[in-house]
Amino acid sequence: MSITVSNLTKSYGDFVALDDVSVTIPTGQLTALLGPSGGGKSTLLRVIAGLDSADTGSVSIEGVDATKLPPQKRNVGFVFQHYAVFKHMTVARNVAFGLEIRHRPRAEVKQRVGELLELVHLSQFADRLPSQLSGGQRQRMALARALAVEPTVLLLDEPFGALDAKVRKELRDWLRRLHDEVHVTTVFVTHDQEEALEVADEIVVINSGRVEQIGSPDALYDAPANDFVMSFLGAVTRLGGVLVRPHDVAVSLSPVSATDVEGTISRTLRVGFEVRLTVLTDAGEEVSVEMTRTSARSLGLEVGQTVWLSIAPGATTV
Ligand SMILES: Nc1ncnc2c1ncn2[C@@H]1O[C@H](COP(=O)(O)OP(=O)(O)OP(=O)(O)O)[C@@H](O)[C@H]1O
Repeated sequence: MSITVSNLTKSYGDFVALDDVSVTIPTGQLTALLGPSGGGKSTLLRVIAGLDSADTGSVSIEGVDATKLPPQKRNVGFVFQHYAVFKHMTVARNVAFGLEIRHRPRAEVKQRVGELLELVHLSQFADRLPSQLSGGQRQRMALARALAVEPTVLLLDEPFGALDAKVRKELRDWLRRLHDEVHVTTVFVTHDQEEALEVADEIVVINSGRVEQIGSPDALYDAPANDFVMSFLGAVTRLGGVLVRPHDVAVSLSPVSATDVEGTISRTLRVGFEVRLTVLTDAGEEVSVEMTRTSARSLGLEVGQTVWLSIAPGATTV
């Protein structure tokens, strides 16, 4: 096991940022730390990196107790959202930096930088200055720089956070492919559940300084441990007091079973291929329903209509 964090606690004054956190991060995998803002993700990453120390608990990296080691002795590479680049140095020199301060032979540095720039698809920009790159290209340069010294662990704190949606998506796909090529144990912080579900092998859900659940994207989505995890990983609504995903609510024009809940459509909204309904039940619940446009059309659903709702068989509920 690559990174083992045991019983970490960290407070800032009265505020508890990490509350007895224990996590094992497997070697060679891409792990997401996912959770709402202020939940403690960055604090955990900084403690793993050695940039911050915990009040109690321990961190071990590849079997070595790293709790008291300074960052430079942990063999970790990191990339943050607002990455500090050397503005006056070319892309190639930025990537070479870590190798040069370690006094590696010049020929080796040249070869390694060439390989890394190829890996991040920036070979043709080797001689540019960072200011002449796009935001996405700059983050790829940052990743190449972090990978240059062959870290055991790569730590990324919202590496794509400041970029626009389209570039984020491209970099996400790219990070996944890069990881499939180099297999370095990678931990990245995100508050974007789609990013975590799409990219990660394993997700650690963190909220209010505690680990809510650890598992694969499928496990978390299909078997959330609690309300928080279920709501954080996608849209939810309540039907008969049960938490369910809006696309798992079935709509009929007449009651199918005795447990069906009667209600009136109070709102319909079309978003692309999808139709979102709000149904006000006789019990006073406002239920959100999502269905394809085709299904909505075949039922002829309109505002004011009476419908019967049920939870689709096999649906995830909490
Ligand atoms: N140096 C500090 N002094 C006081 N409080 C801090 C300090 N650093 C972090 N905190 C607090 O600890 C909590 C956890 O912060 P952290 O940055 O780990 O959260 P996060 O989950 O990464 O959130 P975000 O996604 O917004 O970065 C926050 O409430 C924050 O205000």
